[in-house]
Amino acid sequence: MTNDRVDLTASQQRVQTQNDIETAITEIFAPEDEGLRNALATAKAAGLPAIQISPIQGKLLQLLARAANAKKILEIGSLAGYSGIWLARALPEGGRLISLEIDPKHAMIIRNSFANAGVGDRTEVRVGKALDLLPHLTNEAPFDLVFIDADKSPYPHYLDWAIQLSRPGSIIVADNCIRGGKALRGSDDEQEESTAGLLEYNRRASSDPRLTSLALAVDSGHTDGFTISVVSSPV
Ligand SMILES: C[S@@+](CC[C@H](N)C(=O)[O-])C[C@H]1O[C@@H](n2cnc3c(N)ncnc32)[C@H](O)[C@@H]1O
Repeated sequence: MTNDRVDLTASQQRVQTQNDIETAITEIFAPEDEGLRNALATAKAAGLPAIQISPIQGKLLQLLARAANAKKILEIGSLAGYSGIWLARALPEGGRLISLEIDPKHAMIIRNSFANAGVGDRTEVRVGKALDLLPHLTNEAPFDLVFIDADKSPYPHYLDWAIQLSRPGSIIVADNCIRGGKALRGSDDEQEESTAGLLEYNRRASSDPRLTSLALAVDSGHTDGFTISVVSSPV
C-alpha cells in the first residue's frame, strides 16, 4: 500500500517534470505569435475541434522544411491552418505551400488565418478529397516536404502519393503515427480501419528501400507523434 502510494507519487512527479520540460521547450524554442494564436482562437470560435499539432511539432516541421531547403510544401489535412502557418513560415520568398482540405467550411477560415499570419501570398488551399486532388499535383511536383495529417485509413495511399510527388532528399512527415503504441504493434483495434491504415503506413515507411524513416513520440504526453521519412533514392 505504502509502496503503491510512493510509486504513484513518483510517476506523478515524472509527468509533472515532463510537462515542465515541454512548457520550457515551447517557451524557449517554439513560442506562438499572434498569427498562430489568432488561428487557434478563430478555429475555437468556429467550433472546430482542437486536434492541431503542438507548437513543438510545428517547430519541428519548420526545422525539417529548412533542412530540406524547401521551396514547395504539400500539406494533406489543414483543419484551420495552424500547421500550415508553421510550414509556410519556413518557406523562402517565392516559396509555395499547397494545403488540401476536404471541408469547404474550413477553407475560408484557413485562408483568413493564413492572411492574418502574413503568409497569404505563399499559400493555396485546395478543397476536396485528398485522393481526388493528389493526381492533379503531378505537374507541380516535386515537393520538398509533404505533411500528412488527414483521415487515417488512406495513410498508405498518401505515402504512395507523397513518394511519387517527391525528389531524393524530400522529407515526408505523417502525424498520429504512434497512437499509444497501437499504430506500431497493433492491438484489438487492428480491425478498426484507421489503426490498420496507420500500422500499414509504419510498416511501409520502415521497410521501403527508397525511404529512411523513424517514428518519434513528439506530442504532449509522448503517446503520439510523427513518422518522419527522407526519400533517399530516386523515386
Ligand atoms: C487533424 S486535422 C489537421 C490538423 C492540421 N494539420 C493542424 O495540425 O493544424 C485533419 C483535417 O483533415 C481533413 N480531412 C479529413 N479527411 C480528408 C480527406 N480525405 N481529404 C482532405 N482532407 C481531409 C479534416 O477535415 C481535418 O480538417
